[in-house]
Amino acid sequence: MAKHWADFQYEIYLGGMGGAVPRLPTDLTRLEELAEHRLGAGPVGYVAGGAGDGGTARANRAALARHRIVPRLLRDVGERDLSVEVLGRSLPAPVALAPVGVLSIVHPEAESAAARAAAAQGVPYILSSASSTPMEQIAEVLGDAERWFQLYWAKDREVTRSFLERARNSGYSVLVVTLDTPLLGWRPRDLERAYLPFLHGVGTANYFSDPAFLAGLAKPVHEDPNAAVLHFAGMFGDPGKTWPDLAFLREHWDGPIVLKGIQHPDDARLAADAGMDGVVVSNHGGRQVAGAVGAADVLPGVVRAVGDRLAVLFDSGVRSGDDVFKALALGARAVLLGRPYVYGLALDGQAGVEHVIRCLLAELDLTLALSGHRTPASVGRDSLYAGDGDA
Ligand SMILES: Cc1cc2nc3c(=O)[nH]c(=O)nc-3n(C[C@H](O)[C@H](O)[C@H](O)COP(=O)(O)O)c2cc1C
Ligand SMILES: CC(C)CC(=O)C(=O)O
Repeated sequence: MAKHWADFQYEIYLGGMGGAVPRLPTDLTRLEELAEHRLGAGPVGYVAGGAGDGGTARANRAALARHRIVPRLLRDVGERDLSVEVLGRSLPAPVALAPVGVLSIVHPEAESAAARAAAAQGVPYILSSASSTPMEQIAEVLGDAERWFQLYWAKDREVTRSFLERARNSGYSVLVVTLDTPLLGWRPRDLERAYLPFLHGVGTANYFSDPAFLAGLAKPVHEDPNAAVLHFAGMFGDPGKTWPDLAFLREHWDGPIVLKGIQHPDDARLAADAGMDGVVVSNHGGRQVAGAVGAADVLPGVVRAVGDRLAVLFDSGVRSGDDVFKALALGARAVLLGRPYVYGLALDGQAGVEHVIRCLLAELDLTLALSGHRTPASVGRDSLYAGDGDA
């Protein structure tokens, strides 16, 4: 019998009868406000902020909110199974933790605490290239759990080659290549405070421990840290890359490769033609292009274009179990959870991240059951209101 994530609600109620109330909210949209009181203005602005006036991040929420679920009844939902097959692996639920760099700005245990939480709950953890902790250390923390690595595709080919080799040697199996950040987006909240984590030495751990990166510096990092940070800022992304360059990654990575940041069906087709295994439909949580379309609005087009060739994952704006349900209904195989787990980490370390994962999956389990579904696979476009008065 598969685990019923919904049972978490009775743990909370029974804990309440014993006098223990949940330490964090169970409505994950409330976490940001709490984190705001806990974190300094710089870190909270960096995490919560978006490109331009924040309109793309709002469009992400609106694109999901516009869809409404149409529940079905009397369909025997007593035994449910949230597990899904993604990229040749079986996941206990259609959710993974999105790659988020620089986590030491919100909690001293940073990626280690987030990785421990993901491993404890069995959901994949995607380690960012821009983590505060080197990838080898997080690989040890993850142990037998799924190890996925997110690559910022550096300008310097040797650094990319070295990152891939280190990731492979430390047991990462899935490579997630983020394509929407060859340059940092225009982020007024950070610009107004002149706040950028890298300038505080955060997010460079993988680079400052990399022989190929260090070979490009005129002086060792400790002798001229500012020059090292500037070198990092100038090379972590590469706006000069084009589709044929993907052949280099395919050649140097044996396992599945997933391209993150895809928003156009033609780009999804190019990904499939280049021998990729999956895409993440994402606009980086509205942090890159101001004025962009809500990510959920472009999901169905990408699924139509490549759903039969690639695993289509989704992120940007997911805050609840019903948001996950809607992404599944629009054709995603699984979703990545972003900011909510960062706020959970900020507020209560590993326990906070576990709380966020368990709330999200309990709510998803209940949304499935109460809408008449036993598995993610049974959810489809007909689970959403079509807008014509007929469900
Ligand atoms: C503080 C922060 C740092 C991030 N760092 C990375 C990163 O290093 N690599 C990456 O691919 N995406 C990064 N992202 C984007 C997330 O992977 C994900 O696409 C985004 O958070 C989804 O939007 P949401 O948080 O609104 O749901 C970051 C997002 C945030 C909020
Ligand atoms: C630019 C990165 C290194 C971090 C990131 O992806 C982000 O802040 O959105």
